[in-house]
Amino acid sequence: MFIYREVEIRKADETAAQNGLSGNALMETAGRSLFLRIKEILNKNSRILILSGRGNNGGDGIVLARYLNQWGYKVDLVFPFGEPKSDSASEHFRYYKSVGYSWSTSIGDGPYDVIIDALLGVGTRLPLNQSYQDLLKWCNQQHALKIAIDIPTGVLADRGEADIAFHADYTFSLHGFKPSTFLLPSNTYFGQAESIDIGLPQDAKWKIWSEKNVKRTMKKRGSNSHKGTFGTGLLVAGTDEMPGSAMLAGLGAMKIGIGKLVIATTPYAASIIATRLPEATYLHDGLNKLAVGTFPDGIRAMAIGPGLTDEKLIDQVLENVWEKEIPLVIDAGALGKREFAPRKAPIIITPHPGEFSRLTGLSVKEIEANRLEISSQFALQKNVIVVLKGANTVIAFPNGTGFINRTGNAALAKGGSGDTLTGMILGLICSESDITSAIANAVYLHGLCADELVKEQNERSIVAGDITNVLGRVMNRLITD
Ligand SMILES: NC(=O)C1=CN([C@@H]2O[C@H](COP(=O)(O)OP(=O)(O)OC[C@H]3O[C@@H](n4cnc5c(N)ncnc54)[C@H](OP(=O)(O)O)[C@@H]3O)[C@@H](O)[C@H]2O)[C@@H](O)CC1
Ligand SMILES: Nc1ncnc2c1ncn2[C@@H]1O[C@H](COP(=O)(O)OP(=O)(O)O)[C@@H](O)[C@H]1O
Ligand SMILES: [K+]
Repeated sequence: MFIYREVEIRKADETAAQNGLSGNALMETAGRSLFLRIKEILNKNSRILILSGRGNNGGDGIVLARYLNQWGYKVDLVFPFGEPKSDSASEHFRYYKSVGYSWSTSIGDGPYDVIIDALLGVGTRLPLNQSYQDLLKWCNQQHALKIAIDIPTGVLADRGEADIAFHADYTFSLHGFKPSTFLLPSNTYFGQAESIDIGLPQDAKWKIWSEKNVKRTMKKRGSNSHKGTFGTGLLVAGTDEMPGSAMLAGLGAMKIGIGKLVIATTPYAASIIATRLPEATYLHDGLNKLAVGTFPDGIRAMAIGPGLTDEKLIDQVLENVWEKEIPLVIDAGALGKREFAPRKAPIIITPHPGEFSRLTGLSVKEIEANRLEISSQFALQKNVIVVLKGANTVIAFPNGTGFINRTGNAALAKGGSGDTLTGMILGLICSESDITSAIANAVYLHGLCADELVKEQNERSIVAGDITNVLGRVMNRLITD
């Protein structure tokens, strides 16, 4: 499942045209594919209103209207802002009329059971003028099933800003998702978002990390494997005041399959954690020791930050480990503003939007409206892997590619769930060979555990410690060969 920005969609259209697939043919395919999907949720007796704009989004509405007419549905095709003006839409409109189907420039007497928004698509520019806003307000007041083509009118394709917008129950996006499907506040207008294949080759820098990807990249362990096979991780976390952060991260790392785990923490925190996590070993006064240059042998990957507050010591530790050729996960207390000097091994940062706001100097609102692009730019500029947390967590790589994760729910909106994720990422980058899929799988599984938990208990009652309780069950379903 791919995600396309406006320029990439225009490029796909251009490439299609160069390969003999005209805009007209593409619109035919789009309209037909939409019809085949939409008829699954329509009732034959429903009164359907299709609102078509003057561009190609409106053209998709025209082709859809033709198929619905042909199959005997009761459909009103309306052009509230005038007849089509794009070439392909105009051509399809001429053909539509030549078949003898009806159309209008004003909405008939309702009530309609279904309203299909084919007003504006990726060509949208905001703000909308008053007549668009009035029409969308009217649509949103109707007790009808609301379906948007490509994107709901009133949102942009690439960014999260929204005007008064069509409040869709379903949005069927052509060729692939548009970024605004995953951004705020636009995200709230899409309803159930689905991608509709229109027969073009898929080629985008961004995609959704799916169950299929997890199954392909996570395999059963070899029968001859031993603890050394899955590596030793160093977790620098936890203080006397926040021992739980180290415990939760430690559970994340161990329950996802790390070979061995060393937790650098305070003696008091260690004494508490050891009762629940006797499998780990401990570096007492770990932060102080690492700051003066002590470093345990045989470490394959390191994570630092959960429950830490002493910025001076953290900076010293980071300076000491910067030259070590092991992947480094930087989270929470270790996520102060820093320069990220070039480093041979990967750096993974795991900010929530508040932390990312401090790192970038941008407001949380700006970040949420453009979380793909901003994390991608940051990854590129600083040569780090960004895991920008929150609903629709973004994983951005320095080469400009990235994933969106769709698992997880509001049960995770609780202290400690980020610590668990940091541990899970440490666990997988230590025990799996491909760091790209290791990070994406950790994020996917973290969210999936929350999705599993809400099947049994209310999201309010779920705590971070519950996540790793179901991790084994969830992985059993996904890792089959
Ligand atoms: N490969 C694919 O995925 C395929 C995609 N396809 C479809 O094409 C769609 C993109 O079509 P598109 O480029 O014609 O743009 P679209 O969104 O219809 O709008 C442009 C029109 O809207 C107008 N307009 C803009 N903002 C406005 C405002 N605020 N207020 C008022 N007017 C405003 C603008 O007017 P202008 O500013 O130019 O005067 C222009 O006339 C895409 O979303 C998908 O549905 C398929 O057909 C086949 C393959
Ligand atoms: N509404 C939500 N939907 C999906 N995931 C969520 C939601 N809220 C929080 N999460 C996830 O929970 C975790 C919270 O991390 P963070 O904010 O760092 O919390 P903590 O304070 O526990 O460290 C992240 O992985 C985030 O993606
Ligand atoms: K639309």
